Amino acid sequence: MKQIAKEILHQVIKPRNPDTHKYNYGRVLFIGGNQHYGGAAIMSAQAAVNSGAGLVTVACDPINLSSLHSVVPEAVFQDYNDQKSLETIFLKSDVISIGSGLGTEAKSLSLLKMAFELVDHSQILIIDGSAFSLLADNQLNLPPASLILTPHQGEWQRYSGLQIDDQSSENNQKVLSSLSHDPATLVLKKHRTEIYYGNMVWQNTSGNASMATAGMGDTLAGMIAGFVAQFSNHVEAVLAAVYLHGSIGDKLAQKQYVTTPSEIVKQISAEMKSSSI
Ligand SMILES: NC(=O)C1=CN([C@@H]2O[C@H](COP(=O)(O)OP(=O)(O)OC[C@H]3O[C@@H](n4cnc5c(N)ncnc54)[C@H](O)[C@@H]3O)[C@@H](O)[C@H]2O)[C@@H](O)CC1
Ligand SMILES: Nc1ncnc2c1ncn2[C@@H]1O[C@H](COP(=O)(O)OP(=O)(O)O)[C@@H](O)[C@H]1O
Ligand SMILES: [Mg+2]
Repeated sequence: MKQIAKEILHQVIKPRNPDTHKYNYGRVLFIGGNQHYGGAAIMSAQAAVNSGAGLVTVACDPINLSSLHSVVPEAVFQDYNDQKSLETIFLKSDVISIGSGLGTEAKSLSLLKMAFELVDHSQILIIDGSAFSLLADNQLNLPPASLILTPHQGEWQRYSGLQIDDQSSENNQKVLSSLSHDPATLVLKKHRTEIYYGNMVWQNTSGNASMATAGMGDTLAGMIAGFVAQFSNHVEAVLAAVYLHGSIGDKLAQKQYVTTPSEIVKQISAEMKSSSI
């Protein structure tokens, strides 16, 4: 298992070409944020915007509209009940992240099915949060796309059938390779998060217990979305996002006991700047 170190940030985050515009940095769509979990979609969107995604749209329950815009006015709102408009935005997106705050009701399942039907090879699909409960309870095959799965150990247990004590590298690799035709990236979140792709396994070296705060994973999903939307090697982009998320938490934890997602998000751009030099 390889250790992820700081160098990954310099490897991935490069100065921007001056002659570019927002559509060079990716269109990201989040599908999630039901009536209870609007905060999850908002935290993801905030993280993606601050990680540099060119255009971020959030498809969520309309109850979240004003809070979304008050926290992250850069994000475009889409009512997830308006299927026609959602499909149009979906087809234009480079990266779709589904599951953070999606919930497990009938609507959540129909959105997951829609995403699996519409997504194609040219798109990156991030699967997070509630999507794993839906996958565990319903017979759905993962679709042909560049897939990035971001479960915590409890969600992976539910979906993979592997008890946490049995989540060894070998077992995780075996299950992951059986889930999809093309190799998927697995970000198995825990104290020392592991990333799997094909026969490669990396272990994160950043992050700490001050980050054990609700919304921290929704924030990571947003950072991953922002990174894969703009940096071309998507596996390296995932490694960089995971490392940066933890290292910002480590810096903050030098001076505080608890780290919140909002504080992580505020530091992303400055940390990216110093890594790009
Ligand atoms: N403000 C919000 O809107 C928030 C919404 N959230 C959303 O809430 C939904 C449910 O997420 P939950 O994470 O509560 O999922 P679950 O309730 O499905 O999973 C939590 C269970 O997994 C177990 N577990 C085992 N290993 C774990 C690990 N390493 N990290 C965390 N739990 C572990 C826990 O003990 C617990 O029993 C998701 O869609 C998520 O995105 C959460 O992110 C919290 C914040
Ligand atoms: N003790 C810890 N050490 C390092 N990282 C942690 C710790 N606790 C939580 N994290 C990180 O916080 C995130 C939690 O993700 P998740 O459980 O999905 O949160 P949520 O669903 O509430 O947003 C993961 O990236 C995880 O690695
Ligand atoms: Mg989560």
